[in-house]
Amino acid sequence: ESPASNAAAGIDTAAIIANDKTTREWPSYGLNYAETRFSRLDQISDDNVGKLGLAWSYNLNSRRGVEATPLVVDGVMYVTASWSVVHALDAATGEPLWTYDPDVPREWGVKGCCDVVNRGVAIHDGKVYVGSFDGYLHALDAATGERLWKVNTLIDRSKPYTITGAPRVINDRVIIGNGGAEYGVRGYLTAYDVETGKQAWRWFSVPGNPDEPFEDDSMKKAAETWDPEGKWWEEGGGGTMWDSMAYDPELDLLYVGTGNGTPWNRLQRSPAGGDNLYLASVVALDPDTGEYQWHYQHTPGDSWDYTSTQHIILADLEIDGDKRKVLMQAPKNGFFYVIDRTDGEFISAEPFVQVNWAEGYDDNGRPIEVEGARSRTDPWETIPSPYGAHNWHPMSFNPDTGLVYIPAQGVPLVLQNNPNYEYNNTTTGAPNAGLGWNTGYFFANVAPEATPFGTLLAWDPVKQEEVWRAEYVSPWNGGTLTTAGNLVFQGTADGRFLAYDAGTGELLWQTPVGTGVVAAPSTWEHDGQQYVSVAVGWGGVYGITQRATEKVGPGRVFTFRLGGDASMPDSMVIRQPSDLLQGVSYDPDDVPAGGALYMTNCLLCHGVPAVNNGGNLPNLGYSSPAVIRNIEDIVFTDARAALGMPSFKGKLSERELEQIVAFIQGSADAARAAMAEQEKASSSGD
Ligand SMILES: O=C(O)c1cc(C(=O)O)c2c(n1)C(=O)C(=O)c1cc(C(=O)O)[nH]c1-2
Ligand SMILES: [Ca+2]
Repeated sequence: ESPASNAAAGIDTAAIIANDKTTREWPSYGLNYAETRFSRLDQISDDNVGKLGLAWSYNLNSRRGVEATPLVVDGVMYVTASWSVVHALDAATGEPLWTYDPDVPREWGVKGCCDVVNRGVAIHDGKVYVGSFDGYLHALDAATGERLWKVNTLIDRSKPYTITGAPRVINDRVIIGNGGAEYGVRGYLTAYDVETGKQAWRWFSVPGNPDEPFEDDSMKKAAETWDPEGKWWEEGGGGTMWDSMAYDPELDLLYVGTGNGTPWNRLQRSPAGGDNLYLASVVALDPDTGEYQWHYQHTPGDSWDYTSTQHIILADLEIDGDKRKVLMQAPKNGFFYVIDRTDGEFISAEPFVQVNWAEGYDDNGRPIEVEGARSRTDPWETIPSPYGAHNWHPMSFNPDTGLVYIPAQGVPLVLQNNPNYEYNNTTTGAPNAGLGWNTGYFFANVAPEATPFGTLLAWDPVKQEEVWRAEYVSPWNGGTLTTAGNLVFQGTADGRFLAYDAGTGELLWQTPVGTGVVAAPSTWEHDGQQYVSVAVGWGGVYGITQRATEKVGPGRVFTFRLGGDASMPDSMVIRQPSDLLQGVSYDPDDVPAGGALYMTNCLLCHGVPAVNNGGNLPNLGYSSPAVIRNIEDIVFTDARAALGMPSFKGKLSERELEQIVAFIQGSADAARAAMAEQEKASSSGD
């Protein structure tokens, strides 16, 4: 009998709540409804973690980002890879049980801002739910992987909506949001009946067409905080709920984090200003009806892509002598928030990294903005950048240490108001505008002052201060897991998987895993044995264009246990300086114009040629000369459609492509010259 045959039959809301007493299973994205990612399992501990070894690895056949947390129930693991493919495995052995491929049309790839990723499934009563990148919610038979039903969650399939987040199940509803606010959509969250897929409710996060009635009172209230001209409606306004949710069964409140405005630049989106509710907020809804209950807005009038879709954790903390039911969040904007989850009352907010857009928060929970932090005509560096001081990579909270473990980062970027901004126009020099990105900013060609960093922060949410940290070589490290064994687990951009002492931050164990890690680990128990699993596969918005590893493997799941002795699979070297493009003739005078066109059409997928190391999409500065010889075929036909590459026929002229090629070869030549210079300097130095 297949271990999957009866799998997941007993999983429902009561079971997820009951499991939290033992945490033997990992039945939902954040482990429990409070999304703590704190496991009570302690067989693997700070005493013995040095004996952790590989139990098995499994090849996900995935070359793009893997962001899923592996769920495990009844000895079966359910994990997703890029393009929303679901894999069910025997959790103890890694043997495949079934695979479900929703067959996302590869043309949909270009509708996503941030890689064709998926963060995992939800499980309920013998069913597995996955949201596919092209906007469907699929219900699968947990035993066989057969599809039971599929519903279209999108209100308009011509718009650039995508799904990357994991659904959550509360009672008899399965809930899913979507993304798309970089291009221009109106964000909403929808609940479906777990059995039939029939829609139960939908809540929009921003007001809609001003010529039509409001969907509910929350939209009426929100509309007062947007420019009365209704200009935002051209693009949808944004506010997409593409990742975080949490649920408090006692209060019966569903919490959801909302995204940035479209376009990013408020000057262009809502010229009269305003808070633009409910962008960049946490919102409490009635999970049964979807009715709005309250909100707290972290970034009023967001103008920096400061989403609040980042991980939400619920905990009961003692603050100033009182036990408070709190909600904790570390959104992109760089502040750590503690709010009262019963009514949204602000308790505290402190920066967990350097920030330059706000000095802090007043007692009413409003940011004190720094003069000049918004939409300037001259280039200015906003810290954090739109990559966020913390992105979707899940954090975790350990009640034993009282600490939150945050994958924090800095990815410097210089912005500049785009005065020529118009919805859907292709302003040359505006990032990926040729593909429909509409941020309302240029990425200015000015070197940022800040340096990139990636840091694991252990944060005390009561004192609102750092307790310990671990520094990494690069931003964009994995989500975290913490356990009653006094451990914190995290994978890194440079392809390692690590365990720390949760109290002190001492590094206790590490292993290479062949490629960069962005996903968060999970831990679970089977036949008396504790396992730790992590899905690896470099990608996401930062990982499309750059990486911190020299070797890569395909996306994989690694599962560890004490005494595990399986052997590590091989990975391969991707690229050396000698692979830099050479021999393409070009006119150096074409380089500047080519650079602007490159920015408009190529940058956000292919990175800066020869400067970024290349991510999970090719860096064109390392193209082979044959690719450049065939470049008209690649750019003006559907030759690469199966990989998600769109045709630029009608968007670029042959002359413009020639200028882009000049920029690519010019950049490779410049990089080669710089390396030679460096070598000369270092050899004459000794
Ligand atoms: O505005 C949106 O709708 C939206 C969606 C997504 C997504 O669905 O992945 C991301 C973002 N924004 C975003 O701003 C961002 O930094 C980001 C990173 C990632 C990722 O998976 O690495 N997704 C997203
Ligand atoms: Ca966004």
